[in-house]
Amino acid sequence: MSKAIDLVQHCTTMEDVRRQVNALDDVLVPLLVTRIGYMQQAARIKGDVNQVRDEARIAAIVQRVRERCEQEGGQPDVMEAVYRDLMEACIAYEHREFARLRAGTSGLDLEPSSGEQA
Ligand SMILES: C=C(O[C@@H]1C=C(C(=O)O)C=C[C@H]1O)C(=O)O
Repeated sequence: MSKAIDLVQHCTTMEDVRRQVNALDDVLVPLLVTRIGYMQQAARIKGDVNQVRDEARIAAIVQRVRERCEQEGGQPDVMEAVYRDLMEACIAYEHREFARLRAGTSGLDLEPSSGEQA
């Protein structure tokens, strides 16, 4: 089975490098938008603010993405750093959503916000 690392094209100029990176970002950004969208769901479903940060889940994701990264010929330490930063941003967003969904009410107005399907 081919590995993701084998898809890296040989480049001779920085224009080549940046064209390839931009093309990958065009794929990555929509995927990240969808992943981050699930934080709204988590904020709605979790019953207590202390559940927003789940260290066991963070550790499981780190282990999982390190293994997947190795299978694809990548750099597990780099991938772990990317995912830890991504999850910190997701947790901060989830905290904002958790507060927004419960702001100024009895906690019963858990309405979807823009971008979230009801
Ligand atoms: C989405 C969750 O909330 C947080 C965000 C995570 C993520 O970005 O994947 C992982 C763990 C949680 O602290 C979750 O608990 O699964």
